[in-house]
Amino acid sequence: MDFSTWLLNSGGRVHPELDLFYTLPSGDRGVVARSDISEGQLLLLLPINCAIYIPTEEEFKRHPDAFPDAVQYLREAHPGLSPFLATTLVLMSEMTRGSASTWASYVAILPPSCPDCLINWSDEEKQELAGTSLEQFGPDPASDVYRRHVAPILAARKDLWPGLAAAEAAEAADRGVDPGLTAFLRAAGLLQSRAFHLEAENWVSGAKEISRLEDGGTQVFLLPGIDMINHSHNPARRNAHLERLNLAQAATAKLLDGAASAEAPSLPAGVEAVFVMRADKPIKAGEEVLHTYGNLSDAQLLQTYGFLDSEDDLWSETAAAGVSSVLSPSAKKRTKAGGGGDSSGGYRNPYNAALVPWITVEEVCMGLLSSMNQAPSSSTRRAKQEFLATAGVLQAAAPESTQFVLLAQEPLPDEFMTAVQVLLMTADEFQELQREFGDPSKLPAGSKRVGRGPEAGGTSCEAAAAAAAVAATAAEGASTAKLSLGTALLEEDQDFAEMVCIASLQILAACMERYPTNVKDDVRLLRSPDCTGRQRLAVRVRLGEKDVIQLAKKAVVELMSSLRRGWAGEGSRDEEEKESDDEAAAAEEEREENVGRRRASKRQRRGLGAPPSEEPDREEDDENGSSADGSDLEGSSDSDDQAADELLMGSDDSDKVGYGAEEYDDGIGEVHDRGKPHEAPTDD
Ligand SMILES: C[S@@+](CC[C@H](N)C(=O)[O-])C[C@H]1O[C@@H](n2cnc3c(N)ncnc32)[C@H](O)[C@@H]1O
Repeated sequence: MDFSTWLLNSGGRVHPELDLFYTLPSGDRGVVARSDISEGQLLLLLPINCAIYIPTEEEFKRHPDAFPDAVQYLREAHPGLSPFLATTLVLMSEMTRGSASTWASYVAILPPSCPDCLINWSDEEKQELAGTSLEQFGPDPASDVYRRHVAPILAARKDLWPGLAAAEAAEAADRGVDPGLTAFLRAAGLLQSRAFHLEAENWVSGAKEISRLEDGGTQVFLLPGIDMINHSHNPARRNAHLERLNLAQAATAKLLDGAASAEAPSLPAGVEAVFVMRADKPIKAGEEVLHTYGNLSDAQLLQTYGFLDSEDDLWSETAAAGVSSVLSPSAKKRTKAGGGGDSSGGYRNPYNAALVPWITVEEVCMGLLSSMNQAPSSSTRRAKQEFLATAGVLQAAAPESTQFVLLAQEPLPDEFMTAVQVLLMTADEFQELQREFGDPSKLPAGSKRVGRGPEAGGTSCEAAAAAAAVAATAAEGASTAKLSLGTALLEEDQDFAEMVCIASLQILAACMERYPTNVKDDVRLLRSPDCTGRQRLAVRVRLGEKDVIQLAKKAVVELMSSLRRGWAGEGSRDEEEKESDDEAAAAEEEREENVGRRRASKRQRRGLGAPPSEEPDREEDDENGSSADGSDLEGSSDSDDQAADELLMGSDDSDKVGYGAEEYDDGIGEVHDRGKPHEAPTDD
């Protein structure tokens, strides 16, 4: 039975003017309209019984016979499996049942694999990803997962994966290939690149496993037909969205009208929900139906789906949509001149991210303190790490494995700046901070705690405490609270601010060094016609990460400049106040003296000696971008940075490139757990 007939017979519906398997000029398949389709029209309707997924416990209890045997077995015998792995095994089961499978018509239209998914990259190809967040350590994670988790399950119930035994007998012996592994890699790649609402299960790159079946973790759905629709990063090109509706909702939306006709048989008994893809806007004849897989970085797109957004699209379409952020100044010039679709780069994915390991942050800060003869004791180091973990800045389970996530849209995250500040605090200041905050994990989620402000004559830590907000973690109702020091401490203490900025730049420089190529090399490669295929994908990923690091460097320099402007402004404001109000002037003088005394004593505690002479030095610093101790606070003066600027940097109006997340529309979701410290890899 062909796919469309199977879908119809199972209660599904496809718009009659849609070609689900159109061959695009790229050679890939996509869904294309044969004639005009108006806004709001139903494109595809898929009853949930057509989906391949692991039901929740309640769903399973209500309809135990509605699911394949593999589902029942995995739920009962392997509740510790993650939803991703369990669903992969169910897909494998259907793939190995041949024509006996309910999904045989679906299996027949699946591609042989996800061609550029990392699973299919050779070790040599993966070398190109060295230094990136996709770098893989140790044994190949996919075959490792197979060996440890999958092979024993397949061996225990050969009847649930019937084709494998035959394949083993037929070909394995002489070729030395394990058909189970081959089938697993294919199923995992397909699930990864086609499933919906699949949150990060980075076993491919060795990161965390997020949930287990028994915990009722995130459900993973393979939605036949709906999974033929390709992704577009460009909101202007997207024209469809997906919803999951219960039957009452679907009936209210008149989506089930005619479902009992001869062409569209009624839904099978027991079906409680449908997945519905509708047109968001009018779709013209010949136009491709597109939606979004989520707001994903280049690394996430490559890891999960094996592709990156088309460079041509980013050049011509964003320009057409008036979005300039992804175009470099040079690209903009070319676009204005009618250049457009040159594929030499010049893009920025606004969701790109770069990882900064806690270990690097700590090492650099300790190095800086040591160079000032201020190296803290090992007990203070330990205490700071523990404190940051309790305060939600480092991950609780394995603080030392934390990776801070810098985003193109937020290159200096709070957690990172808070960690640097805590590490560079003197022991006294740290103790004061601890006292002020007590045990942050005990604070109720969502609360904000504000301490005494600097105007109350507090010390620098009190100033920090005044500004420190204890922000709830993203998840509503989460019980952990997060410490965020903000910039209050930096605003009050110039020397400390300079230390923090210098350390931050050194950390970012260390992160740049982990890539075997520099920005110039990458730019040169991208401009070369020989850089194609997987190498090009890898170069784009690493250049995208470096771009984020450059943005972070610029943000540090901007922070320092704005702090300096603040300090300079403070002085002139004080002058005016003095003129207009003698009493205020006296008070101000006293405050200045206090601040001066505190700064002097802090300088001594920091081992910095006498303060630098005021204005002349500062002006000089501003001009040449160097800090008082000679460190480079511009952070972007080298030629690599210039090359990156040329190719990568545009004005940062990237908020105009939003992807509008939709429910059931976010593909693999948060691979980087953005905005939060990266969880440690787990081993089972
Ligand atoms: C859910 S499937 C979409 C259907 C797929 N094109 C097919 O022929 O079966 C996702 C895969 O389609 C391809 N794809 C989707 N959107 C793409 C895009 N914007 N550019 C390039 N490839 C894309 C990638 O290979 C991705 O792994």
